[in-house]
Amino acid sequence: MAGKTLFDKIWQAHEICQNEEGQSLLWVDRHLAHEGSFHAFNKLRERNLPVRHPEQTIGIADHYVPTVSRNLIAVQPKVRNVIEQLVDNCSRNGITLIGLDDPRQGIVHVVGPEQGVTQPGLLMVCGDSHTSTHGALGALAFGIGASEVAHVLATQTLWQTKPKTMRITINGELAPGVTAKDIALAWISRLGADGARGYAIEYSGDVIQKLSVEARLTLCNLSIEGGGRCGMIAPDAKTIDYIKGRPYAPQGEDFDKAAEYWQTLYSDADATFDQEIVFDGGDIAPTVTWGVSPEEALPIDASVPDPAEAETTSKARQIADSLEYMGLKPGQKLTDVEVDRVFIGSCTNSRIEDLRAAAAVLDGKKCKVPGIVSPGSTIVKHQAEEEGLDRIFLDAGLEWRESGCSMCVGMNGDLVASGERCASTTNRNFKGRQGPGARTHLMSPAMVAAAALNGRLTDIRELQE
Ligand SMILES: CC(C)[C@H](C(=O)O)[C@@H](O)C(=O)O
Ligand code: SF4
Repeated sequence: MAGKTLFDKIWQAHEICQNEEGQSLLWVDRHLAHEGSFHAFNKLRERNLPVRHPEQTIGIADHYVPTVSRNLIAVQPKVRNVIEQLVDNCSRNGITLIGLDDPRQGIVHVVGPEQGVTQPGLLMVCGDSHTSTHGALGALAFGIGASEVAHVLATQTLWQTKPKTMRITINGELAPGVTAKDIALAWISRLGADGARGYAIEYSGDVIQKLSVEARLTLCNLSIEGGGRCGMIAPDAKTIDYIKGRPYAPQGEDFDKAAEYWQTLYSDADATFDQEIVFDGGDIAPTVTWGVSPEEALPIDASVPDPAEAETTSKARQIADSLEYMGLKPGQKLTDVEVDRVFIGSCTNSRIEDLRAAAAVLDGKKCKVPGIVSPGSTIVKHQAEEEGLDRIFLDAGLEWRESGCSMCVGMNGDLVASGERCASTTNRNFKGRQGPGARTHLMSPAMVAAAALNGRLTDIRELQE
């Protein structure tokens, strides 16, 4: 019998049956719900259906929460209403809520791993595309749409077509200044934003093994930006250590038993993937986006592309369109691009290691441009404060905010002004993502900090020499 991939092992363990079209009915271990879940709860209410397993859902307020203070009185009624609907839907249905004032509050994809909700071998869903993040701990985790969320709430199961599998192997070693964010932007720019469309991705190789758990979360978070259905990394000793002792983790003997099972979750040596991609980690440079899709990314020492040099006319048109929106000139050096502000936050890069990396660059220095730092969770915020990182950010001239999605998507009103350019640790640089007319450049936390200091996109390696 042929070997199984990590993905196959978890899929098979959750498959209840198949229908005639070949779709599988899957058991959902854990469901995370943010404010956007109101559509699904409304659907249930319309049909008078109860939540089948309320203990397997956790509500977390993140997308709309204010970050200046926790005072809901001060926020727009529309925003307040969406948060209150989450509170109401959770309390009516007996669902645990990690609300605005909860000490565990934070971005759903930061809180899951932090609380030990995310574990190897689990099937996890959330009505949010970046649910791929949780695969970093060896879970099968993917985003679902509103009607699927309603199906999960009503049945704790989900119909899915089995995706094809892709392994992205990164061998060798990363050069100084290169992070998980750069790995992600590099593979997405090489394969394209559609490059992994519909595939379940597994990341492997020496570079991945050496990444910290937090860096793995960053990498898996961005899987969706390359089209991946999910991104996974086989659990190892680092994963098991990370989970041990967290509130939702199994305790005592149960933990040992779980850890024994977790160690069986890897792709067998003779397992085959529908696609294999191999990169050398040493070929990856600190990377920034110049356009309006995460695939429009280049090494920081490169220049803005010239539509005249594009391979096809449609590509030329696409580049010209991106440059126009971004207010950039063909051939302009990326390091000459001036920024108006910075944002450090989002489920991609707002964990403690991210904040430490940014603070290390800013320590004792002053930023040329303003910006916001929004920690990924309230726990990360407190830890950062204990380490004095908040002082470093404040002394450098940045704002130290509460935790939430904040300027990643601006649903709470944290917006980049039209025409302004923002160096951002987030995951999407789509037109208008951080506000109508806003221009976003994606990069790692250290690179954002460097851009803040110089008021322009900056090669982090210059500062590290
Ligand atoms: C609002 C939410 C559904 C959305 C998502 O699905 O990812 C958001 O988190 C995003 O990052 O664009
Ligand atoms: S931080 Fe950004 S990407 Fe992450 S869940 Fe919130 S809006 Fe989506």
